[in-house]
Amino acid sequence: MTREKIYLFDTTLRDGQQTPGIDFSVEDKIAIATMLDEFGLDYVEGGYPGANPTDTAFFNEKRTQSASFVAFGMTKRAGISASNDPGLASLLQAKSDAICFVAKSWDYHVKVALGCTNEENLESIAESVKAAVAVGKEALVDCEHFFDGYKANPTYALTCAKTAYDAGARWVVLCDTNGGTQPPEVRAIVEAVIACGVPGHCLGIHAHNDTGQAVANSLAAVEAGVRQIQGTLNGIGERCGNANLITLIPTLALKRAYSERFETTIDAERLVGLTGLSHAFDELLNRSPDHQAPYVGASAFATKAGIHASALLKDPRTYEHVPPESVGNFRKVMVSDQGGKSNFINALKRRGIEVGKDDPKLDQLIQIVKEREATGYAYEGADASFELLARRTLGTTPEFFAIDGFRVMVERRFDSHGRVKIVSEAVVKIIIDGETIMSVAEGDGPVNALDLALRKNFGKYQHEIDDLELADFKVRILNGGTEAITRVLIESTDSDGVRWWTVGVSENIIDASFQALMDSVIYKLMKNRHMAGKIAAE
Ligand SMILES: CC(=O)SCCNC(=O)CCNC(=O)[C@H](O)C(C)(C)COP(=O)(O)OP(=O)(O)OC[C@H]1O[C@@H](n2cnc3c(N)ncnc32)[C@H](O)[C@@H]1OP(=O)(O)O
Ligand SMILES: CC(=O)C(=O)O
Repeated sequence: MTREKIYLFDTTLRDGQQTPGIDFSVEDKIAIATMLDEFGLDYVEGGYPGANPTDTAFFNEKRTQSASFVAFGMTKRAGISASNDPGLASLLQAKSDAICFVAKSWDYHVKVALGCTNEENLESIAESVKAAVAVGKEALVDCEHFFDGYKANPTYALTCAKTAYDAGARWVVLCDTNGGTQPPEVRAIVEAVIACGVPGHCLGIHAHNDTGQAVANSLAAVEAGVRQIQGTLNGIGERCGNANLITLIPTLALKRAYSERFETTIDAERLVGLTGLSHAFDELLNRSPDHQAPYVGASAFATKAGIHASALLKDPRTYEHVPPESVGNFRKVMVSDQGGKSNFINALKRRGIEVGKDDPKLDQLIQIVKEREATGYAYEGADASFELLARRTLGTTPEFFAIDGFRVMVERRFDSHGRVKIVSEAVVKIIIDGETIMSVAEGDGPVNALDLALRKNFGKYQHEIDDLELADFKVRILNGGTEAITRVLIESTDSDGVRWWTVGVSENIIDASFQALMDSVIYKLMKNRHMAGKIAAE
């Protein structure tokens, strides 16, 4: 039986940006768009060009290779033509493949929020869609408040959807903007839209999670006929968030109720990257992953109940609804250290490191990773440190240099005008081929000074690290109080455009930063020698 495709539309960079406390920089957006694109989503909505300098800059270039890159914005304003609307002009000029227009579909909103007539709103929808199509872009229309609008005035809500479709929109997306609609209502209203002449293969669902039903509403809409789901990574989004793609994707792939009828771009092989994607995104947000997140949480396949553990060891299916490896997660059975071998073997294989399942060094590596993670390391978000640790444990990593020590000093001084100046100075001593090299540097802060000193004079390796740049630096305090442990994650890049993450953990933030900096330099030297950083083709 042929399966119908469900298109996956990510709005992390647009609706996710509306999450209280989340504010992406252009660099964050580029990193997230790349993650989504590589993972294999159909659409990546990048934001609202013209609304703010970050989004405008982000749309100066197309940011995806295979996913359709989508600009978001409102329909043209009433009372002016499409060609005279500056907001619409920004959307048409953005380097995107598609435009997703937000359109009013509740007559009450047309009256109160827009202050125009119902007919003017319909004209805005049609003219905006036609303008997008005329410049060769795919048009999508997010019908804002569609379900509430339908309940208040079904004829007008349906007319809005039909107007968008008739004007040439590839997708008409039904939005539960206030997030209060329940699954049976979604089902019935989607059926009504299809009956009015917008086919299911042109319909999408955009659900908010205000009653905890965003995933259920998205699935109800699919059952009723829609073929595009909009959602976000880890369910971020305005108020209580959006439909969580990290939950929806494995549900569509692994649950027979859906997998027998539908398919998405995320096949079994890509699905293994789900947990890594979810956790890498949390790292980027500098927040702890939700342990109880479905499929990807650290507790999603963990048990400490003796009865469960005993049955799991006989057959994991006794207490698991899907195999954890299928989503890149680990089984955690507290009485066994066997869990997760396959994940390690896969992760290592992807980096060109072959290791047998019975190799004692593999057990040793798993043990080290588990022990280190218990003390605060997080390797999901620090791919380069994981690879270095694996190579050190399983094989040989060249001893490029040794560290003799470092010292960092922060001083509050007054300049000649009596102004306060905070000066950070670092001294680093490294040993290369038996010779000690001492470097001193001043920086904007202690970590900057340490980084500058470390990379100031690397002897015979200096020319190899000249193009190494620190792209990002994140600090997390792992437990409160004076005994706090600090985790530092550093993102590095070089002139090849490759990016890698390293991690350091210590009671002292400077020491944690130093560990992460060291790993970054060693990884770069290994990468230069084609001894690290080679990801096998998927
Ligand atoms: C449901 C959703 O999530 S929709 C997405 C919401 N996201 C955002 O709003 C984030 C980005 N937005 C912004 O930065 C700003 O609102 C901007 C730049 C787009 C517009 O800023 P401003 O021009 O200053 O307008 P402001 O934000 O005060 O109000 C929105 C205006 O858009 C109009 N509008 C709202 N929706 C639509 C629509 N679908 N079609 C046409 N006009 C619309 C409103 O009537 C209002 O017009 P008014 O200024 O004449 O009263
Ligand atoms: C468009 C959108 O984000 C909403 O209606 O919720």
